Amino acid sequence: MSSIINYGSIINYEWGSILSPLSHLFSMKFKAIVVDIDGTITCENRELHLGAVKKIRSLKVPVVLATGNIICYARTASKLIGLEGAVVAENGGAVTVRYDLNGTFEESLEECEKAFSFLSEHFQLTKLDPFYRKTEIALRRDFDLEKARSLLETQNFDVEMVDTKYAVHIKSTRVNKGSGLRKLAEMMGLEAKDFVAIGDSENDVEMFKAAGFGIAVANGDTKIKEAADYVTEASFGKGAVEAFEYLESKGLI
Ligand SMILES: O=C(O)COP(=O)(O)O
Ligand SMILES: [Mg+2]
Repeated sequence: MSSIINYGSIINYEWGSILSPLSHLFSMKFKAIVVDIDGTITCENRELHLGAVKKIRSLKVPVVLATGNIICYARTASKLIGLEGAVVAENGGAVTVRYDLNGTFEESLEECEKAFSFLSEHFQLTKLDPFYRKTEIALRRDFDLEKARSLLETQNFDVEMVDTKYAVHIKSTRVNKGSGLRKLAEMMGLEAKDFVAIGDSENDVEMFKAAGFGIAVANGDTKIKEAADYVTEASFGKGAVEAFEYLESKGLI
């Protein structure tokens, strides 16, 4: 009898030691979600994906938006989705935590303007929303990006160019969606690691690195898929719905 009990306890002990690292993973819960806008909760034609919106409204954890787009775009999207106004905009340059509070803006436009003037000597460039964009420069995607990147490397600007598939951004190397998420998380009394990040392109990579878990939608570019912990089978807004359902089914939120 006692040998059976002993045997059982050995098995339990062994299972316990085998399972403990895994059970730690399975019991891990994230406190919030940060989701990219364009290419992630939109349809292929860039309309807001209503299935993704409906799913976001049903979630039990706070959802914040992170975009390369301008702050008024992000806050309006947040309002219309039914969220609280916590957003990272301009690829981390602009952050707001609530509608009734002013945003914080990085002092990073000047360096971007210098790089823009330099690149304008070589390309015909068109700025997007320059009146509203306060911390970086977004350009229409109608010039040779690789050539522009190599030209920029010959100079000493602390800027880089990211392609979101909707615009090319000239942004400070200090600023990205990861730094923006850290700032926003602090304003919310959380840490960036408490967040799951969902996104579709290279401007989301730093946000994936800062967050606790990263999910790329199937239409994502190679860089974001490489940085992801999980890649959905579906694309665009349908992929975002799949990502939220995956998190729920695994007990991660
Ligand atoms: O404004 C863009 O370039 C795209 O923004 P996104 O980060 O929401 O995909
Ligand atoms: Mg995107």
